[in-house]
Amino acid sequence: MAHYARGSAVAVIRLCNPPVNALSLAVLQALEDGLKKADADPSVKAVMICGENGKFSAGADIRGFSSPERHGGALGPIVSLIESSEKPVVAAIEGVALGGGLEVALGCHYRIAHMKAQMGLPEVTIGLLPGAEGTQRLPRLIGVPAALDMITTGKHIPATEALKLGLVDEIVEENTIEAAIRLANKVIGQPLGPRRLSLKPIPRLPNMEAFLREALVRVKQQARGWLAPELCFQAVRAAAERPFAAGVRRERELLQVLLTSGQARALQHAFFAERAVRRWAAPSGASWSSAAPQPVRKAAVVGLGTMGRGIVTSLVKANIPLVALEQNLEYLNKGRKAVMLLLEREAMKMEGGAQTLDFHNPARLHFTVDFDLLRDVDLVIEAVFENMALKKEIFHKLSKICKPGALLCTNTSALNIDEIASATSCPQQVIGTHFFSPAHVMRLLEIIRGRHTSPTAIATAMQLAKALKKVGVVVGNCFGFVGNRMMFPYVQQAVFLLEEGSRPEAVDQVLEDFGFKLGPFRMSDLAGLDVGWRSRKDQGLTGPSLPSGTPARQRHGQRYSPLPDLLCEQGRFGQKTGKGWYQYEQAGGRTATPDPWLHSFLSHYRDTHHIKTRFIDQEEILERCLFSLINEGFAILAEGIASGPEHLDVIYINGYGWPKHRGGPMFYASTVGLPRVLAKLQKYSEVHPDVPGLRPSAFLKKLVAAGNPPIKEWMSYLSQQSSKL
Ligand SMILES: CCCCCCCCCCCCC/C=C/C(=O)SCCNC(=O)CCNC(=O)[C@H](O)C(C)(C)COP(=O)(O)OP(=O)(O)OC[C@H]1O[C@@H](n2cnc3c(N)ncnc32)[C@H](O)[C@@H]1OP(=O)(O)O
Repeated sequence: MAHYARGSAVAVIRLCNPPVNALSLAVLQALEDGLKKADADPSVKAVMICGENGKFSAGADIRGFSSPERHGGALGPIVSLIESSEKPVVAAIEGVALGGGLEVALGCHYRIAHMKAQMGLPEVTIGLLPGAEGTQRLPRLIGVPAALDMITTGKHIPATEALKLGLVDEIVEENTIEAAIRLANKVIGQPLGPRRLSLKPIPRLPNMEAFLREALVRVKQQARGWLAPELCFQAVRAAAERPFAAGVRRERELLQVLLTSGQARALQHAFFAERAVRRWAAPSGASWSSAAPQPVRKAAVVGLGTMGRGIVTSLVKANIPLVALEQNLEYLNKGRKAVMLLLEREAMKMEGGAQTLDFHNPARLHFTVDFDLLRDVDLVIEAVFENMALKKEIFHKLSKICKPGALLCTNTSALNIDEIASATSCPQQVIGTHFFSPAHVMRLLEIIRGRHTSPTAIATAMQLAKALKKVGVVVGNCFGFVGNRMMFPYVQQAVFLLEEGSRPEAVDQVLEDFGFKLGPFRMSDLAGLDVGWRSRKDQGLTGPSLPSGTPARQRHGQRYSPLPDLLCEQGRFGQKTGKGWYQYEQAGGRTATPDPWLHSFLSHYRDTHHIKTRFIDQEEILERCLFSLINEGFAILAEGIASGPEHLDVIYINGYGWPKHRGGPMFYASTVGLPRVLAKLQKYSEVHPDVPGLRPSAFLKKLVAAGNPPIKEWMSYLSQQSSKL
């Protein structure tokens, strides 16, 4: 847990709790024991604290937060104990020193780090604050602006930056432990007062008050309902304005607020959910632990439209040599120009710039119209537009040209993977990779397994997600997969609410207040209304193939709203045409303004269809949109399209702007309480019997009947999952 050893005059305390030396109750106890032992031993003149296996510590054990024996509070006194030691204590930082780990290091009198080490106070990202006196010590060491930045964003900083900030005293390229012991020996006998951060005054700023005022505005703007950044700010402000002991008291008060807010639990759920989805499993028994990925030494992207360009950029950033293919020279040149622009922008953001990315080297990125150049690639990502016939034609060609074993990925947001695979002679190598736009920015990669996709193909796609620094989530094959399938009823409810009397800006406001980055109408204007229109035409829901005599507001006996189709018929495609659910300053404009034309269009529409308008309150807007999305989530789980609620949560947080501090839709449902979700769905379904999305799913009903079990147990209530995964 924490090994104590004494060599010469320096006692060594080694934190040991694999894999990241998290500070569990046992580790803290052992650390305290080690410190006391060193203090009591007259032959010990200095102490060095390090971590086992090249990692200092990733902080307090997050799993322990939900256990009955909460131990976070024990950390602050131990940090104080380190600082008050009469013998110099040196921290040897390798790997990571995060959260409570860095707070332990801040209690030490000296810090020495390996040049590849990373440091940070990421508590904010799990809904907390550095509650072991870190909000009070860090500003005293590196000043208020730098401390505020680290504490309110939770970012990890490399050792080189830590040295510049004065967070560490020295960085080394070789053996950190030996260097720390040398330093410990050197400082024996030197006065410790100036090294105790609690005694240091806060470095002054010419106008601290104005700085803090502006910083608070920035923090609030970025947080949008997420409580922790603002409370982190308040704790740092206390450091700037109060003596150390009073600041610590304030830090504790603020921590208590966070601990009881519910957001900490949600963010910790999100943290573990993101790690849980890496452990994918298929009903065949294949899983992450048994399937090995194939190496991807060279890849190809087919199609250089918006998605293809982002995917190319992502692959280049991951340092994967690449062939980028278009159907003709005109499209190729257009695509190449756009990709180069994206890459130049990305290079500017990176240390080392264009040299690091090396995208001017044709051996690393080769643009071509020649399919034959795909012969030696290990993986192809097809990213042409959503047209089944075109995709099948390309896959037929790929299966003939590519080498045996090459992984064939299709970037699609809804199309049937099995049908695409049927055009090849190697369906086991075909897999769906649903990137989100912009593909070089968005973290989510939905990985869709077809009926014949091999475990190796899944493992390789998951490995690719990791290489691209994305979160890969394996899902089954159905229309819209997980993300878009849950989105359909949500957007449908939003449009029905307009029919019944609401306005786009009212619906958006409610969902943005909930924490979404964009409400459904602003999002639809950004994505382009024509995308859904094309898909509805393909499905025969609108357009020339619609049988004459079809009722305007009904399809297949269910309620249907033609409103989005009518806007498209008017050329209102959203931002790209300057008009959609809102109006914009120009085509391509980004500032959405409520549009009087749309309001009178809606009135006219309601009159035409004799719809009685009523006032719809915020609660109904929120519940109908969110509960219908969640309801679809339960259906997806019951069908075995996803292997757990955490998969749905990860997809929504990383691909659809769901507010992370609410833990994802399924976690949110668990906090609302499943009986309430069910009762509300039943109520709305009775009023709207022709809307299947509001009819409660059988799985939701089953869980309520079983007594509303905790989210971790939900899947055990599915007796037999169908095997779509
Ligand atoms: C809900 C409220 C309850 C109230 C309880 C009261 C408590 C009071 C709290 C007081 C607060 C005191 C102040 C201190 C707070 C903290 O220190 S909070 C922790 C801060 N640290 C972090 O947030 C770091 C989180 N970890 C990471 O960012 C990464 O894991 C990593 C360290 C950078 C390593 O990344 P990578 O190499 O990609 O590996 P991973 O797969 O992410 O991790 C490997 C496994 O380790 C598990 N893990 C990581 N960190 C922790 C941790 N701090 N505690 C427990 N477990 C951790 C991770 O989950 C992985 O395991 P699996 O999930 O099994 O795969």
